[in-house]
Amino acid sequence: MIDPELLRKEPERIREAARLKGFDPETVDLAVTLDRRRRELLAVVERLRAERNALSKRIGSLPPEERHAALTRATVLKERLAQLEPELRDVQNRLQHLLLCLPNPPAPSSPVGSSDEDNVEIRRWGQPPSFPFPPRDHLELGRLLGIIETERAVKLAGSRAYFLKNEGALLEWAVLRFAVDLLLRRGYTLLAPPVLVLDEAMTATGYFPLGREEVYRLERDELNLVGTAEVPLVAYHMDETLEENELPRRYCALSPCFRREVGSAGRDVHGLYRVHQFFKVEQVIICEADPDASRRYHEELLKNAEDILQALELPYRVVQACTGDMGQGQVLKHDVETWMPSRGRYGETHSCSSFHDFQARRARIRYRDRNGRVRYAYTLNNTAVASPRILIPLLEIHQREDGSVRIPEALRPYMGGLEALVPR
Ligand SMILES: Nc1ncnc2c1ncn2[C@@H]1O[C@H](COS(=O)(=O)NC(=O)[C@@H](N)CO)[C@@H](O)[C@H]1O
Repeated sequence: MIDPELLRKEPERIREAARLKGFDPETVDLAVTLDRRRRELLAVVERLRAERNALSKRIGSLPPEERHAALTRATVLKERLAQLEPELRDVQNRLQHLLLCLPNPPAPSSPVGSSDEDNVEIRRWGQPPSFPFPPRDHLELGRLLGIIETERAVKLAGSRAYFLKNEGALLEWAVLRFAVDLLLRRGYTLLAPPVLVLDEAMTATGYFPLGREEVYRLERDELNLVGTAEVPLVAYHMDETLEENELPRRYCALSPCFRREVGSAGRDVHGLYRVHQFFKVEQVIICEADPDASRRYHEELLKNAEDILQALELPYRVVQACTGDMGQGQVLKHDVETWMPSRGRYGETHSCSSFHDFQARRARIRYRDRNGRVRYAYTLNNTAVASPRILIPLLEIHQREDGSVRIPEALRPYMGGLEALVPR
């Protein structure tokens, strides 16, 4: 959530953020109007309450000839408050909902644009392979190797469903465990999180109210399946005040992720690129409210992802997200895109985001700084690895003419020493 003080003092900055991120600037004007109305109403209500309280204290000791007038005034005050207090509550509720919907201003370094076409390439690593034979896509390889099935999955689970089989499942677990082990070596605390969470956790992280459409919600139970472990990892410290010397907190989690993908209906329906249920190793950092420190942690999260891709020997590039592709709360966002031969281009496999205090204000995550001042923390997150999407480059790039797939050195210890997947 943006800082209500910022809306009050510099509404133009929030209007600019709305224009840059493709949000409706009207909502900013409405929030400014509601905030002004709230302050007016609050001033009147507080004055009337003060008078009513003072009067009720005095009324007992008033001489009889003054009592009637006092009682009349008390009745007037009661009626005015009975009229104004519900209006104040209504204005406060409408303002609170609007504040949850306003966009966070992007870092000035963010390229201005409206879609991922306007993202800007920062760096590349590795050389996309040129095959001396007609390369197969991951579904053909999956069928040949007996490790991916979709027909039976769709039969029992509907669109975008899949089975991994035998070494296919083992390869997914190997990649996920490799990522977790790298983060453990780098001092991240591993959590195995709840993925069925309350609305409050979704709101605390910014996935509600605006992202509600993408979420599988169990209405009867008022619980939500998370689309990412970012939600339980950030909400872990919801409503807590940490000490500055406890920061930064570094968390990672391997979790299932569930997404309705209504925004992408009809896109990427072939293959494993966009599915409703997948696994991801997530990394989250909660740090002090310092933009320079936040930028350093952003680079750390990116490096973790790049080190994983380099160990898997997968060529990739890093792009900086443009303002229209960043999302409501992000101040800074980089995507890592890995070469996908069957698509003939790089495909997003990681997304690294800095929020400054946007999430911490919603989640009420604070810390006491060295001067004893209590402030909202900053939060950041990045993908470490997500499967089955990562299996697309992993299978397609390391394939050989006979349909076998070389297993990168880094994964062999997790595959019982297996050096390649071979057609059954
Ligand atoms: N529908 C999907 N199917 C398969 N993989 C997905 C899907 N949605 C996201 N992913 C994978 O998960 C990664 C992170 O998703 S994200 O929405 O971009 N970002 C997050 O979830 C952040 N919490 C950082 O992980 C994506 O880069 C992609 O690799």
